[in-house]
Amino acid sequence: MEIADWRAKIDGLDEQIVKLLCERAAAAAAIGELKAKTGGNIYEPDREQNVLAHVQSCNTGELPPAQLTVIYERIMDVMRGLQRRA
Ligand SMILES: O=C(O)C(=O)C[C@]1(C(=O)O)C=C[C@@H](O)C=C1
Repeated sequence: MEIADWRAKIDGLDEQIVKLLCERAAAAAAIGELKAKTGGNIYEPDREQNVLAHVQSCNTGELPPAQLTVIYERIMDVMRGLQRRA
């Protein structure tokens, strides 16, 4: 494949990634609303460690583990921000 073909593939993958990130954000927002009602903490470090372990178990090997952790730490940071704004 040429660069243009790989870029078209990346565009298609990005469409799926953004759709899934939006679904994840909606789930995190729903959790945030429940926490607001029950007085739960937005930041749950134990759960975040479980999420990080789970995504490592899904890694098929193309992403270095440390980089996958960086990506997910950032995602969860954004999710916490959404929960604080709700
Ligand atoms: O599971 C939760 O309690 C959430 O609020 C979701 C989530 C996440 O994005 O996965 C976000 C913030 C918490 O610190 C832990 C996990």
